[in-house]
Amino acid sequence: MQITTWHTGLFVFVKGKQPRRTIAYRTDIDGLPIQEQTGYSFSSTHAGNMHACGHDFHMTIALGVLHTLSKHPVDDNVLFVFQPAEEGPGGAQPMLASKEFQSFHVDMIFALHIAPELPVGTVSSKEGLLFANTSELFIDFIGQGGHAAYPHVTKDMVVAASTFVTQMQQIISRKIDPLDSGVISIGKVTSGTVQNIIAEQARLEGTIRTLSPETMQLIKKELEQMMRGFELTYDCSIKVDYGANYYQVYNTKPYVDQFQQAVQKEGITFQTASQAMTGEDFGYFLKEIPGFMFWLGVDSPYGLHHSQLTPKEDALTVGVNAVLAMIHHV
Ligand SMILES: CC(=O)N[C@@H](CCC[C@H](N)C(=O)O)C(=O)O
Repeated sequence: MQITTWHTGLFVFVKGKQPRRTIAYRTDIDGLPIQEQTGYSFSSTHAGNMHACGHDFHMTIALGVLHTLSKHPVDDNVLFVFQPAEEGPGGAQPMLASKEFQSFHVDMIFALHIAPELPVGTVSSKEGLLFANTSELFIDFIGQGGHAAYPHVTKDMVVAASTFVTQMQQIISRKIDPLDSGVISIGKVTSGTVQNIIAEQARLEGTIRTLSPETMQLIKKELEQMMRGFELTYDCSIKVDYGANYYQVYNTKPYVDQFQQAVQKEGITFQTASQAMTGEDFGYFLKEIPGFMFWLGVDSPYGLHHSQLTPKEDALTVGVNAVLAMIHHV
């Protein structure tokens, strides 16, 4: 076994007995700025930070598979990719481009993500698009503050930004083909100082999701056009920053079919997935290397990015078995 560190990530290479190729299995390892409220005795010891998106689960499964393969290697080489920064700003792209990763000459790659809504014992995937294209979205409005009693001599950025939040949804309803789809969500709004001062600045923080890179470009173009209109209407300056962008997760067909056969032989239920507006920078690996991603049922009453996400631990064994089944079958 060969271990190579890469920034805060790791590559672990298990040499095959008679290698014809190298199969890679990727797990993300980072967490989210959420205060854990699961009540578990093994809750996060880092105040204000927890996994909340299953990356602890993903890692544990990778370690379980690694434990088995270190004792019983298969014919092919298996590379374990422990990848940082999936939640942002994105570790996949720089890790993929690294000389360390390139030196392994990976032929096929796969990964999983927990699915709180699926029962334990079920996995789910589909050929083609599984996860969306994403772009973070940060919009700054700069106007002119002043006394709340004299709005006419100010440039009120609370009014400009809040109108923008509602109006931007018309890009989805009026500019996107109804048979296509997109999401613009604002998760954070910051503005103002006290109740009787007109806010000079406002900041919107959100994300854009689309089913194609082309629709992503269209939404960004329309947003920028709307910003120029708002600059004229509200006599202000508006700046946009798209932060981290993730390429869609697009699964290669033969591998999804092979995975279905492999897991069904193990008594695991396979469900055909629908495409989802979640994002995953694993899409960058799949852009360069054939492979796929799948959902693993963990039956949690609380969803991804929730402080009480509680995946059922029985799903760990299912995850390890599903990954091993694929490695043996492919
Ligand atoms: C599986 C999952 O929840 N992934 C995240 C990826 C974040 C992408 C980026 N930071 C953004 O918000 O656009 C997701 O939110 O889907």
